[in-house]
Parts: sequence; C-alpha cells; structure tokens
Amino acid sequence: MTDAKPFPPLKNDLILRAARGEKTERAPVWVMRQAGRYLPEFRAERVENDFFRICRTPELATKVTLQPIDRYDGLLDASIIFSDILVIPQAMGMEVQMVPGKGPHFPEPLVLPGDMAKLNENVDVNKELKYVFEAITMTRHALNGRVPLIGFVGAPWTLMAYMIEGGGSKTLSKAKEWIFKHPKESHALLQRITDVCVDFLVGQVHAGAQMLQVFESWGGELGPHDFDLFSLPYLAQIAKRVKAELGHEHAVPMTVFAKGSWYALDKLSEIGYETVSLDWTHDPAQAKATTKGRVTLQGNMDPNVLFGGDEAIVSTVERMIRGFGSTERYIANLGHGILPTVPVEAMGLFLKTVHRVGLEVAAEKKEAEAKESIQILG
Ligand SMILES: Cc1c2[nH]c(c1CCC(=O)O)Cc1[nH]c(c(CCC(=O)O)c1C)Cc1[nH]c(c(CCC(=O)O)c1C)Cc1[nH]c(c(C)c1CCC(=O)O)C2
Repeated sequence: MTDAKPFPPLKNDLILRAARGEKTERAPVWVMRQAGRYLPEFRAERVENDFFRICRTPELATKVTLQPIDRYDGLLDASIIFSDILVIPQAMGMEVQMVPGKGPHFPEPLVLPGDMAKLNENVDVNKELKYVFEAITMTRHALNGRVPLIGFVGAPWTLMAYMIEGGGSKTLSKAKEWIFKHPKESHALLQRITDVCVDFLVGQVHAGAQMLQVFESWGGELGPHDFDLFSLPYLAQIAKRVKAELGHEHAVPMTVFAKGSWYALDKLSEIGYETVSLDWTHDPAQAKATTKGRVTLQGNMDPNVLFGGDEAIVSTVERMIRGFGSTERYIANLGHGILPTVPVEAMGLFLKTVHRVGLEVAAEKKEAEAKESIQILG
C-alpha cells in the first residue's frame, strides 16, 4: 500500500500493549459483537439494508463499526470490523443468506466430499474479499486513531461445520459424520479453508487491521482428541503462516478464541497466539495457573449476566477483574458475543465498571508494591 495515505496516529494502544505482555494502567476492554442488534442504531440500519449488503458496502460497514465506539465514547479500547465469519464460504463459491430471526442459511450446503469440487479452486482474496479490505482501510481512517481496529476470520473447523450443516445446528451430526467417516477429505477441506484464512488475515493487516482474532466458535463441540486432530493443527498453521508472511515489520498481535475447548487451554498457549480468549466456563485463577503468563487472557463474563441487573453486573465484573488482575496480560471482554436483547445501559454499566475496578485494582497493586519496596529498603 505504497500510494495510500498514512493512517492517523493511534491515541489509545492499551489493548496492543496488553496483548504484547507489556504493563497497562488498567485492563483494556471491548466486547464481541459490539456492533450488533442490541444497538437501536444498528437495527435502524438493518431496516434499510440486508446484512451482507452492509458487509459489502465499505461506507456502511464503517458506519456500523463506529456505532458502539461513538455511543460508548471513551469506554471501548478496540473496534472490530463489521463483517462475518461466513464471508469465507462465500468467497469459496457458496451462497449464504442471513435470515432474520433464524441466522445464516446455505441453500446448497456440502453434502458429500464430492461436493468440494463445486468450491472455487484458487480463491483470490484480493478479488473476492476486496470489499472487506476496503472497509478496513476506510474504518481505520474514520476511527482517527481513537482505538485499534481488529480484523478476524472464522477458524477452519467452525467454517467447515457451517458449510456442511448449512446453518446452525444443535448436534453438528452432518459435519461430524464427515470427520469420522471421511477424515482424509475433511482434512483436505480444512486445509483449503486454512489457505484462504491465511491470505485473508494477511490482507486485512495490509489493509489496516492492527490486531487479529480467529473465532473457533464450535471448538467445544469436539472432544479433546478430535480437537487435536481437526482444529488445533489448523489454528497453529494460521498463526505461524500469518506471522511468517507479515514478517517483523507488519506483525500484529493475534488472538484465538476456541469456545468450549477448556481442555485445550494449555495447548492453545503454545501455538503462536499472543492472546487466548476464554468463555465463562473458565475460572480466572485456574486459567492463569494453566497458562503461566505465556499468553494474554481475554474474557470472560457470561453474556447473560447483562440480563441480571446492575448488582449482578458490578459484582461479576469485580470478581472477574480481581481474578485476572488488571495491569498485566489481561483484556476484559465477555465470554461470547453480546446478545441482541441486552439493554444498551447494561453494556454501558459493564464497560464503566471494568474501567472503575481496573483502575482500583491497578492502584491497589501500586500501593502494595510501594509498601514492599519501603520494607525492603528499611
Ligand atoms: C459463529 C459466528 C458467526 N459470525 C461470527 C461468529 C463468531 C463469533 C461467535 O461465535 O458468535 C463473527 C461475527 N459476526 C459479526 C461480527 C462483527 C463484528 C462485531 O463483533 O461487532 C463478528 C466478529 C456480525 C454479525 N453477524 C450476524 C449478526 C446479526 C445479523 C442480523 O443483523 O440479522 C451480526 C451483527 C449474524 C450471524 N453470523 C453468524 C451467526 C451464527 C449469526 C446469526 C446469529 C446472530 O445473529 O447472532 C456466524
């Protein structure tokens, strides 16, 4: 991007420092799906426009990405580009519709391994997903350096499962039939998706993304043995190849979120990601003991606490921040995406409480350290 105009300087790099393991004044915070249906301004946009039209129109994607940043002015420490994990199956040649009230729908899912022949052979992300790159560049300028911009992809197993199930599923029986009956072909499909993920993430960084997250939303549907076979190697490959392709000069911190895969936490800390995002089934102290400072931890409040009223939100955030610690290797977030019926005030209280408690914990730590050094000197 030699002819592009330079991006505005970054004014808040808290999340990047936390991800790199540097000290922070307080825990940075953002929320998965922070640009979404719980925001009246997003719902108003959706009355006018189809979901994928918003994704494909850089001006609209920029507008929607900025909605939570503007509404919760100064409270969010990162933005995430408005898009979807299912743009990769689309780029591979599949049709995906977003059905209101139902979620994603593939009219022609992959049924048998032979159906893979219908997928595009060599996916040129610069052509098929150019609109995401344009949205990222436009959003990075529009953010004007207020907070870093996160890019993302769905992980190969989660995308493969959507491509075979044709939408959401309680059991993932069809996708699992593939891995158990057709393991060789499943690996071939996972590899093809991985190749697109790598190109897409690298392209997002060149377009302006300052951090990357890989969503393995259906990780926990696999037991530990199958996770090691069908998820982990591809997650590892993505981190390794993206870093190699970006090189030192363009490197950005990467986060892996394998929802439900609590058993894999130790291994997830070893495969090249700076940050591991946790769902709410993790206890902070245990997660810290398992990861031993190798990675930054992100998460992990149960999104449903936002329905629990002010007291529940405040006490859960207190416990969470005190559990993880505020100034080192921690990024506050929910344990999964914010739900569409959450009141906007509840999200506001969550963010304000993370700031307040984060600063309190940081101040307490400083005071304790000062006391300790006085004792040592004395
Ligand atoms: C599994 C998954 C999907 N998409 C995504 C995941 C991984 C995270 C997770 O596990 O929740 C990721 C995603 N989807 C969306 C974003 C945008 C950025 C952000 O986080 O604000 C991101 C990061 C927008 C969206 N993606 C979707 C919406 C709502 C669609 C609408 O407006 O009708 C939004 C704002 C639709 C979507 N997209 C997907 C589903 C299952 C659904 C329907 C259910 C739902 O609505 O929550 C697939």
